[in-house]
Amino acid sequence: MADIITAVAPVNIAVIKYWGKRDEELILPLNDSLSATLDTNIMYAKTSVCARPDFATDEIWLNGKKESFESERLKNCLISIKKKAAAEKSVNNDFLSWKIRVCSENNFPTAAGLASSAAGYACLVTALAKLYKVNSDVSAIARLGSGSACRSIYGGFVQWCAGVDPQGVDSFATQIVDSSHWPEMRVLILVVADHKKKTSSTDGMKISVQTSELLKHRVQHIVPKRIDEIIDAIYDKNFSKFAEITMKDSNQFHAVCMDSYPPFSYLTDVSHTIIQLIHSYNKACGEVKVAYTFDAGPNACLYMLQSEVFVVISLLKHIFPSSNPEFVTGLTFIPEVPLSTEILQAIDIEPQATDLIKYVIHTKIGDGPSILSDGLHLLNEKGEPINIH
Ligand SMILES: Nc1ncnc2c1ncn2[C@@H]1O[C@H](COP(=O)(O)OP(=O)(O)OP(=O)(O)O)[C@@H](O)[C@H]1O
Ligand SMILES: C[C@@](O)(CCOP(=O)(O)OP(=O)(O)O)CC(=O)O
Repeated sequence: MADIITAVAPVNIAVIKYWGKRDEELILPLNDSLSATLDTNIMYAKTSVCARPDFATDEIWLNGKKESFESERLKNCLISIKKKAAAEKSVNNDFLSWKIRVCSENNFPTAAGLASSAAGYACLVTALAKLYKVNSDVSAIARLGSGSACRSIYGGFVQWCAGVDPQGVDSFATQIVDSSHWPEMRVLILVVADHKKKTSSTDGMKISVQTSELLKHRVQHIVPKRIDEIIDAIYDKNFSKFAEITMKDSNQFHAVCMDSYPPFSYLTDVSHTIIQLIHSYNKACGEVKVAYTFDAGPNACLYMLQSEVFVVISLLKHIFPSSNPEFVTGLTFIPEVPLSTEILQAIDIEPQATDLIKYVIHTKIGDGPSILSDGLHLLNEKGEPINIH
């Protein structure tokens, strides 16, 4: 019987975006980035791994479908963990030579700009590290799967330092504060579209590095200052400062996409209406109460404090009517908060067509990956995947 290891890992949403690599193969970024890790009780990747002497090849199943193991990124993660295990002499050479099976699933849409690659590779690397008894930091190995994955190795607010070393020895993630530091912080993910996007992050950032002058300016003159300022805002729990930097950085990242040649855009009309709505709401409140940020897709991620959640949900339901009885997930009780005529007049945005926002995920800041001890594996005792389509 093979030892099966199962890990769960979180999604992270950047407030200072990683966009552009200084080394494509080693996945080394041009600039530092900073993100919040989200609660795995709501959104997670789950991965089971096992190694056996009778497996003929390395195999992987993702979301119930067999995928090829011939991806360089996948192979690099496995090779790097095995190298660490060999260096640390944590397992014997026979075990290192056995082939492995990996079965993984995300409980949210894959490749739709919801950071599935970040959660997925953080999960894979965590499970492999446990399998091969590697105890040292594995964020730099998760980085080899997908850059943003290195930040999902820690909970709370996390910084990925770009580093300067050509081999990337100084390019890994560190925790700024843990998940308990700012307990009032909440996140609403507005799922606008959950289909696979046209330009992947990897391809999009390559075009930006080759052609965007704005990206050069951003990397040299904007991001270093923003990183310092947002870390201060997080330490001080200064929401309006945190929110302003977050929105400006999202806007600049999307401006870089438009400054690339040929240009590409991840935002849709619905995304732009959400941006307008948040600015109008903040203005009507006389204070910055909500921040938006968009990754490489049209879905919005809204940061706000707990006290704001129910009124923002009421506002979203009013402006974006929905026929979905489960429009908001992640909350058991949602009181109807009446929106005052003053607020609605000040916002001055007409209700939109029905179902432009498919659903909303309510979540909060959470911890890093964990190993499951409950035995709910995705591989059976023979190392065969459970639940394949
Ligand atoms: N659970 C997982 N295990 C292993 N690999 C995964 C997992 N989930 C996603 N991936 C890999 O990540 C790819 C999707 O990455 P992509 O960057 O296109 O989308 P995304 O991560 O959802 O969006 P973004 O990074 O722009 O927010 C998948 O095609 C797959 O190769
Ligand atoms: C917009 C982003 O989400 C880009 C994420 O890019 P990826 O980490 O998916 O790219 P690769 O390193 O090529 O795999 C911003 C961010 O998460 O910082």
